[in-house]
Amino acid sequence: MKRTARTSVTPKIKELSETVKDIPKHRIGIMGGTFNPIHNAHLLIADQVMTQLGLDRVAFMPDANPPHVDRKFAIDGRDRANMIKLAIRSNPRFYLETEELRRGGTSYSYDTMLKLTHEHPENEYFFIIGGDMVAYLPKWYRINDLLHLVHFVGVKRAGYPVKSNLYPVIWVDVPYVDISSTLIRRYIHQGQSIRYLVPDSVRKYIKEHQLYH
Ligand SMILES: Nc1ncnc2c1ncn2[C@@H]1O[C@H](COP(=O)(O)OP(=O)(O)OP(=O)(O)O)[C@@H](O)[C@H]1O
Ligand SMILES: O=C(O)c1ccc[n+]([C@@H]2O[C@H](COP(=O)([O-])O)[C@@H](O)[C@H]2O)c1
Repeated sequence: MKRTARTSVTPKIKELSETVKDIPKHRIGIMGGTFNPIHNAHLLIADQVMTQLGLDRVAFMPDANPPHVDRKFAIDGRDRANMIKLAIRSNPRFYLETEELRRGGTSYSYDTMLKLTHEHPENEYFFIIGGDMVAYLPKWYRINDLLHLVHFVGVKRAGYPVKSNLYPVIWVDVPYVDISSTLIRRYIHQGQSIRYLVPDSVRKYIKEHQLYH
C-alpha cells in the first residue's frame, strides 16, 4: 500500500519542482549607497533603470560603513533610512532594504548579496552603480564571486568619463543630473536652498531634525 502511494507521489513532486524552476525570476534592482542624504538623482536613476531594463522592483540599500578606503562621514543610519522611506513612499515598486544597517560593520556587497540570494532564490539581482564607481570594481571585495550573484548596471554620471572596464556592465542611459549628497550637504551648510534637489518630505525631515548643519 505504502509503496504504491510513494511511486504515485514522486513523479508529481518532480513535475512540481520542474514547474517552479521554470517560473521567471523576479528582477530586482539594488541601489546601494550611503544616501547621506538621498537625493533626486538617486530616484531618477532607480526609476530609469527599472523601466528600461524591465525590473519588477528596486531596493534602496543604505550601507553601515562603506568599504572605501576614504571612508566618508555619514549621519546615523536610522536618519538616512527614514529619509529613504519618505522619498520612496509614493512609489510602490521601490522599497528599503535594511540588511546592511542591521548587520553593521563594513558593508561588503559580496556578503550582502550572498545572504540575499540565499534567502531569495526566486530573485535575479541587478546592482546599480554610478559611472564613477565602475572603474573601481576591480578593487571590490571578492568581485569575481560577486559577479556570479548579480548583474552590474552602470549609469553615466556627469563629470566622470566612462573608462574601459574588465567586468561585464549593462550600461543604461539616464539623463545627466549633477546632484550629489556632497552638494546637498554643502548647500545646507552654506544656507542655500535644497528645494527640488531632494524630495520635499526629505527637505522637511532635514530641517526638523537639524541635520547637516
Ligand atoms: N548624480 C548621479 N548620477 C549618477 N550616479 C549617481 C549620482 N548620484 C549618486 N549616484 C550613484 O548612486 C549610488 C549611491 O550614491 P551615494 O549614496 O554614495 O551618493 P553620492 O551622491 O555619490 O554621495 P556623496 O556625494 O556623499 O559621495 C552610487 O553608485 C553613486 O555613484
Ligand atoms: O563590496 C565592496 O568592496 C564595495 C566597494 C565599494 C562600493 N561598494 C558598494 O557600492 C555601493 C555604492 O557605494 P558608494 O560608496 O558610492 O555609496 C554601496 O552599496 C557600497 O557598499 C561595495
